[in-house]
Amino acid sequence: MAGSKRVLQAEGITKSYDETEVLSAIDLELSEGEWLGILGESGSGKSTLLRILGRFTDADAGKVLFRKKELPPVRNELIPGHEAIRLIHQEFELFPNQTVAENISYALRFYNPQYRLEKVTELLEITGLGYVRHKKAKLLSGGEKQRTAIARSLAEEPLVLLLDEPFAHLDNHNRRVLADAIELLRTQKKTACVFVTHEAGDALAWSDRIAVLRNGRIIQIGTPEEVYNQPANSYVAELTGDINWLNKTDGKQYFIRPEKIKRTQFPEKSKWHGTVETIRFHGNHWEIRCRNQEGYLSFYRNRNDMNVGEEVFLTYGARDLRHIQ
Ligand SMILES: Nc1ncnc2c1ncn2[C@@H]1O[C@H](COP(=O)(O)OP(=O)(O)OP(=O)(O)O)[C@@H](O)[C@H]1O
Repeated sequence: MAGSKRVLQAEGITKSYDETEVLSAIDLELSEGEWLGILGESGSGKSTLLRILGRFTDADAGKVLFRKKELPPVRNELIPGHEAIRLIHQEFELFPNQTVAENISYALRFYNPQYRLEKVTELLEITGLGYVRHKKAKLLSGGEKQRTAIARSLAEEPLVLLLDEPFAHLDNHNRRVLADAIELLRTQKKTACVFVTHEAGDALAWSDRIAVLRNGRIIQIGTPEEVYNQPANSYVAELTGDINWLNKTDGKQYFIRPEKIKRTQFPEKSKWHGTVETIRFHGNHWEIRCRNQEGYLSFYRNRNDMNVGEEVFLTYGARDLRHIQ
């Protein structure tokens, strides 16, 4: 976010476990109110990076700065973590024998009882947890635990929230409930956030910027549109969405997203033609996969008006055909 104040910064973060480097010279910046998504496959180092940013783990090299001030090593502190930075782990760390309401209320322990009660009621409403308010945390489902942990963080109103796979464990309904709570954090509370995910859709939908992590290295940072439309390499292109590779004679690697391909009735206007091989329903669109002697091409239709074996003529805008540098 150009012009806004930097709240968190990582410089040259490097970390090894058992002599295997899991993070290599990571540089990151987070501005006030910004949402930075770390997108990477399982084992790419996402959780380790989050723990280092939240000061639960020391890096082997590099530093973390909060509002331009370098944070001391974790091992020098009695209680790990920074009071303005909240990490929500995949394991959630709730008090197992306390109820949902008590877990949330704990975050407000320094406020007066009336305010605590009102705030807890509001947060239970926001996160859709009213029906389990008196249930002990140890008896909750994974998704309920997740939302309780998020409600507790909302109560704390941290400056920086670190979320580890916030949408994991959630069904569609609860994803939406959580999405509303997150929207509130983003728009009203202006909380800055680093969240990690292996789901490209979540990274694209919730990030102001995305950092793509692969084998402990950031291989691209950019807005969701940049990362999706101008991926740095074929790995990022395939990680962020469905893709067709096209052979051209100039030796460059070209790709096109399926949603950019249109069917045409006019063979003379087509740029590719072949026969329909499979038709798959995805709820909000059909995916049509076609084949010719050069290879495959997939495109989407919003109605099911094609048949397997049918000959199709396809076209696309010249600027939708991208090449990887
Ligand atoms: N405490 C540890 N001791 C030894 N190795 C570890 C430790 N924590 C993580 N690792 C290893 O470091 C690598 C990165 O792990 P990390 O949990 O950061 O990845 P991730 O991208 O968050 O994965 P996932 O999406 O599966 O949670 C993995 O190979 C993991 O096995």
